[in-house]
Amino acid sequence: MNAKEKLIVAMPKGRIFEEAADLLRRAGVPLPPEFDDSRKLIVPVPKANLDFILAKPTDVPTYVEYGVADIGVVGKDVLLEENRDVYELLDLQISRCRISVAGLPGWRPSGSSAPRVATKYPHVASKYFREQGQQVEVIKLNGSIELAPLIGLADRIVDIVSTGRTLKENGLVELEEIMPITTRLIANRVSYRMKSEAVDYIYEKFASIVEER
Ligand SMILES: Nc1ncnc2c1ncn2[C@@H]1O[C@H](COP(=O)(O)OP(=O)(O)OP(=O)(O)O)[C@@H](O)[C@H]1O
Ligand SMILES: O=P(O)(O)OC[C@H]1O[C@H](OP(=O)(O)OP(=O)(O)O)[C@H](O)[C@@H]1O
Repeated sequence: MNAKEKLIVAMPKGRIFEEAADLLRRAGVPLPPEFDDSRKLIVPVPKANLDFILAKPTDVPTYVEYGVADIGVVGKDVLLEENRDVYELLDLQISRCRISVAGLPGWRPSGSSAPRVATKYPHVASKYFREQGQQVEVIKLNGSIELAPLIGLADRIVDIVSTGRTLKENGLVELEEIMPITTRLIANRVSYRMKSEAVDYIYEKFASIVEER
């Protein structure tokens, strides 16, 4: 894979990384073998005219909006929550999961006060319950969301469900799916116009691999 202009690509560390690196390799990007285990945060791949920056997943849309990365790879959950001004180019169809409402089985609203909802996704949760016409109090947590109903912090949670194992092992049940989630390719609005040849090139490479799957 090569293109005239150099592109900076923001890649999320963590869960999405391995599947995204696999897609890139199959798209012909000669990623160095140490790419997967390295602690380096900037990895140039001169043969492909690409520089990779390895970021916290929730920061990827920020780097792309500000143009320090031309394109990025990020979960739809993060895009919805962060609401950054970026172009969503392609559904890469990897790291499939869903955002759902969950809680203890048999829980019923008391009627007196707004139910409390714990989540890493306060914007997604607020929008969902607003659209449902339900008044709730949203409490932002940063992890181990399933703890909240077990220790009485919240009545329900809004969180990612993949295999369902975390819910099951904590005696919780999935109540409603809010939306399915996959990983997306995003682009900075200016790069999309000013580096259109390079962005198109990468888009086409990714699209052909995604279609093959
Ligand atoms: N079981 C899952 N749990 C969480 N995220 C998942 C799951 N399956 C796929 N994903 C995708 O992976 C992304 C999260 O990756 P990861 O868990 O590495 O990030 P993170 O939650 O920000 O990590 P951390 O906060 O531990 O640094 C999500 O944005 C989502 O799109
Ligand atoms: O349905 P499952 O396959 O069990 O996956 C879902 C779990 O994975 C994620 O947590 P993560 O491991 O990222 O830990 P966290 O609690 O720190 O967010 C997510 O927040 C759920 O807790």
